[in-house]
Amino acid sequence: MNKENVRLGIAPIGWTNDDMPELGSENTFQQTVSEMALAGFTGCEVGSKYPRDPAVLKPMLELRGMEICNAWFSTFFADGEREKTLDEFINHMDFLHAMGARVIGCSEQSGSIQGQAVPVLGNGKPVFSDDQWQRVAEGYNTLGQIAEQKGMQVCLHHHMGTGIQTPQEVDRFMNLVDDRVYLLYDTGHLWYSEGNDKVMLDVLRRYLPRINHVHLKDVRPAIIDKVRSQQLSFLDGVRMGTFTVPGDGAIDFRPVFEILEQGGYRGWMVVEAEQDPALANPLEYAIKARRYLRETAGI
Ligand SMILES: O=C1C[C@@H](O)[C@H](O)[C@@H](O)C1=O
Ligand SMILES: [Co+2]
Repeated sequence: MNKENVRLGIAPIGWTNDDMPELGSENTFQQTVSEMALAGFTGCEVGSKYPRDPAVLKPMLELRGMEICNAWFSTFFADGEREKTLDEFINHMDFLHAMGARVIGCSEQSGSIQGQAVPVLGNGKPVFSDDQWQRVAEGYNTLGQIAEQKGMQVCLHHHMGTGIQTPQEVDRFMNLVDDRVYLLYDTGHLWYSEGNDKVMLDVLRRYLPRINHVHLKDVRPAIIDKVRSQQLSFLDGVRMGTFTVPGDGAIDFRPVFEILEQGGYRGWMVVEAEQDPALANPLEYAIKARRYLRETAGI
């Protein structure tokens, strides 16, 4: 891939998992960002241990040659929490803007089971009604407009256990929203949902011009099989090792990089591989991911 077009980041969730803060509770903010830089990354997303004051956070990142490229934001439009979501979004956007980020990755969390003790591969995930889809689309179109006024872009993170998980749900969402709303493409979540590289690549091809942020997550299918057969939750699976860094699991990332390159993708690619840091040392796995990107994507 062309190094001029792509920046490489990594998510702090490999050091401390904010969905299960006991995983990696021993890893401090400074250790986390130092190790990210040591592994060769120049950007990261935001974790709960990060100072939230840009005047404090910025210099600490600059010392390490790092910057913020995005931070997760939960929306609740289908549930009807429009005003609260918009208010919180503006604070979040202002923080990211002050940090120099230009992308705001959002996830529609109405009814989400991603943090609940519910089988993630069962029937418990939300399925939106027509009215809920309309509320989600209207909400995201509004977020897109607000972000645009600030010179920023909103994207939707499709996610296991949410109302926008499958390729069909991604299609429905993308067809309902206007072109100020983008897609955050996460390899691991699509593979997990569909169980193969093909569908994951089809979604990438279909929405390439509308993808403005990429999460690189690899998967361990043997663990996903256990999650299915033992009816485990999303977080049970994460603890057991559903995800790992690119190059360490089953996904062949070469076509992902080729499609992004041929489509002229410009933006961040963020290694995001939450697993138990006691089993997968975060620095070791960050270095492994960085090496794989150099060898496979030439970046
Ligand atoms: O982007 C993400 C943020 C996490 O909190 C989430 O659970 C993870 O799986 C993900 O893709
Ligand atoms: Co992700």
